[in-house]
Amino acid sequence: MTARRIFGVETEYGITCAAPPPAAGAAPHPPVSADDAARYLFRKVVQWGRSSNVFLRNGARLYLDVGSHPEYATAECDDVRQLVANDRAGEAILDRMVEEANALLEQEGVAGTIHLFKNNLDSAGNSFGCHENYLVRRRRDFQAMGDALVPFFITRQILTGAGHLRPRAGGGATYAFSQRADQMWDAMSSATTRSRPIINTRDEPHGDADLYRRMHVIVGDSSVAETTTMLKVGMTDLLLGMLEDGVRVRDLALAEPMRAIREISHDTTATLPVELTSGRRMSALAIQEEFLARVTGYLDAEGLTAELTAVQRRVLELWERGLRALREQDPTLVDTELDWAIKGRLIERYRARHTLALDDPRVARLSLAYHDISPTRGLATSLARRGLMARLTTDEEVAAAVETPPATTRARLRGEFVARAQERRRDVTVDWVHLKINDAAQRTVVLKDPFAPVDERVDALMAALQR
Ligand SMILES: Nc1ncnc2c1ncn2[C@@H]1O[C@H](COP(=O)(O)OP(=O)(O)OP(=O)(O)O)[C@@H](O)[C@H]1O
Ligand SMILES: [Mg+2]
Repeated sequence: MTARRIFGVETEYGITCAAPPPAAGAAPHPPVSADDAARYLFRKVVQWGRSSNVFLRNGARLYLDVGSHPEYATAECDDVRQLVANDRAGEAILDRMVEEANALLEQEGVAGTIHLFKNNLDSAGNSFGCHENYLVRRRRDFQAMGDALVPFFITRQILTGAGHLRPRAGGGATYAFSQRADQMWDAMSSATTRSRPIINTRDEPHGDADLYRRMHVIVGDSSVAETTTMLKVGMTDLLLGMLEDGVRVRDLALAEPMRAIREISHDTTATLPVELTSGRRMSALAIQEEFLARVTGYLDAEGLTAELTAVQRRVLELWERGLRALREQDPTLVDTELDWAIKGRLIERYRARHTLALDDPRVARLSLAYHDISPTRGLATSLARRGLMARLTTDEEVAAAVETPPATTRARLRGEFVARAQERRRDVTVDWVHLKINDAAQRTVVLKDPFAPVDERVDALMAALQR
């Protein structure tokens, strides 16, 4: 069997508060800033959690960082489908908060509707992220894995980019693969937000540091379609499995990664060549075809193909079909599964119906509505209902992930601890590795193994909460 792995996805959301048009002859409504909107959004959380940085009973972390972008970090998952359900649970939780905040605005007589967007750029051009976390085993040389990972992450956007309406210098607009590509600076770095590394090597494993590393990937676009999240995480997981097994991919390193990431995003044919350190020139499409061939070749050679899970098979099939769609220039092959193609189709249909240029503000509004998480104001729910956006999970799975933590990882212990503390109204402090009761005894349990869903020490801690 391919090795078990821990995954988590952190998503920062864009927030706006749109004012309705003023009544005839009346002055415009005073604007509500993104900061104020975020404060409305978190008012209830701060009331019960006494902080805008909390862990929830489903094991996830919800917080408001500087820059007023609400962030939801899923609990540790050990399966891609479970991860997608937990990521969608984050949207559901935030959507409920949006509805409550909008009700508050109305009660207080403030004109405006809060919207949250699962995208990566706000109207001022500020970028915010969607970070993927992968547990990797420490026994291998991590920097050597970077030779493979950097070209992989830079070219992956031709499949998993969210689609970006990009203003062109001098007027007009073009469609690009990724919202995030233009914002990335260094290929691999331990610096944080000032320069935007593709893989953040800050060594913070949230687990036993002798055994594990947490690979923190900050280059991806946020994904709306569940199948795009599935592919993004699933293909990375399969590649990591091969690299952890010691297989090296040295011959695909890019000569100028940061230039390549932009050029690849802007070329929606995916066929323009970029330069490799070997002097060879290859297109993003050819590089991805090579990665897919190496991964499937490895799985076959190791006899692992027959043991792949249903989702892993679906990942490999979509990876292949996504590349074929580009090779044949036929986006209809993936236009219910990959964000750039789903959104591209939506935009093209709308433009044709109303004869609009790509830089028309109505097209920009449609494009933004694709990312609005509201099931009523956003487009994803109705696209899915009409069969225009595929699903991986069911509504029941997502609803369950709102209430309960993943049952197979450390998250279960955290979620149950948080739930019990809330029921008993006890003061506790929690993070990814610690569970602590804030009383005279200050009992704390350190959870170093993210794979372990049961722990006797936590049973004792839970019993202490009952008293
Ligand atoms: N050992 C682990 N391996 C992989 N992922 C993990 C591990 N432990 C926790 N995670 C996941 O990592 C993510 C951490 O989210 P969090 O937002 O706290 O990230 P951070 O990088 O530590 O902090 P910040 O966003 O404040 O910089 C979560 O999605 C969580 O499920
Ligand atoms: Mg985070």
